[in-house]
Amino acid sequence: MTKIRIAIQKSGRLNEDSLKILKEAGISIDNGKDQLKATARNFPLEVFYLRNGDIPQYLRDGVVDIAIIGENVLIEKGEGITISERLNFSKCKVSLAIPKTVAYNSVKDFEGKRIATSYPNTVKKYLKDKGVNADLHIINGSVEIAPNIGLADGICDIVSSGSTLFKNNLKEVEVMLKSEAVLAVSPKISEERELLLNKLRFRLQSVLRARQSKYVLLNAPNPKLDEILALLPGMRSPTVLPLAEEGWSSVHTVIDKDTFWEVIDELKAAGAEGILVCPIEKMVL
Ligand SMILES: Nc1ncnc2c1ncn2[C@@H]1O[C@H](COP(=O)(O)OP(=O)(O)OP(=O)(O)O)[C@@H](O)[C@H]1O
Ligand SMILES: O=P(O)(O)OC[C@H]1O[C@H](OP(=O)(O)OP(=O)(O)O)[C@H](O)[C@@H]1O
Ligand SMILES: [Mg+2]
Repeated sequence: MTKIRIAIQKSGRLNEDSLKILKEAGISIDNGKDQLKATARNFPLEVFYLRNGDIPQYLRDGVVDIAIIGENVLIEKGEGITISERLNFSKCKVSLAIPKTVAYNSVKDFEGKRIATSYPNTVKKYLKDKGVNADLHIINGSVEIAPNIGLADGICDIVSSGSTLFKNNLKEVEVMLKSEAVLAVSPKISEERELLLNKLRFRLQSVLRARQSKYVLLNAPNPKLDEILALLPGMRSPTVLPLAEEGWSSVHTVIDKDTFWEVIDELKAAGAEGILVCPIEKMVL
């Protein structure tokens, strides 16, 4: 039977969440630490554990069909590779930073300066678009140390909480791009494997939607029902059922997790009682 081949990061920031989302999509994979390849037990899928930075080349060559990878890596070296889903984890920025003590006006300040980075193509393009010429010093890790040891005037690297910059006495001065984990697709994927990709995407979308939502049940006094329903979105519209006690209804609906606390406050103010909030496992539209 044909299997779709997926690359995920062998170890590092993306590994755990990549396996987690596949698991939530109902795919069981043996996760032996030293394994480089594994076969899913209940989906026609083979998993290749690879370095994040090597994955674009494997996708381009068609050695793997799809991959979970940081969007920033695709921007750096992912020409010809398409993004099929944004996965809403491993969110970060790729930014330019300089020593805290150095004054900064604009990106023109990088003219003629040395910038240490693991993302040379991204920086080159960014600076070229701004008409700035700088010397790039390419290093593979611990980039933030470069200005402190006299290797560079500034850096371009990943920023998330900002604590690595802070610890190295640097400040972020330009955000070049924002990134998250994505499902990327090889330009060489076969039609047969594309059918498997569509099945997988359908499952991932259900998981992502569910992660973004909460199921809410509440009791509403009937005279307040219209006011309460007006506050609620829902997949189609909220479900309203009579309670055993006369004059009351039970209302069920789905709420976006980002607006959830505000809506709950409004519901309480409008007279809702006994509000239950439950996680949703899958959400199929
Ligand atoms: N601090 C961070 N916060 C959030 N996401 C991050 C952070 N650092 C990296 N990432 C994201 O996770 C991806 C993998 O980062 P990680 O540091 O684990 O691997 P790497 O060293 O870049 O790659 P390789 O697997 O080739 O060694 C990055 O490409 C980026 O998309
Ligand atoms: O803004 P922060 O939350 O501090 O995150 C940013 C840091 O995280 C990443 O490094 P990582 O810890 O993955 O180490 P690495 O350089 O060995 O990949 C990245 O290269 C930055 O150094
Ligand atoms: Mg890293």
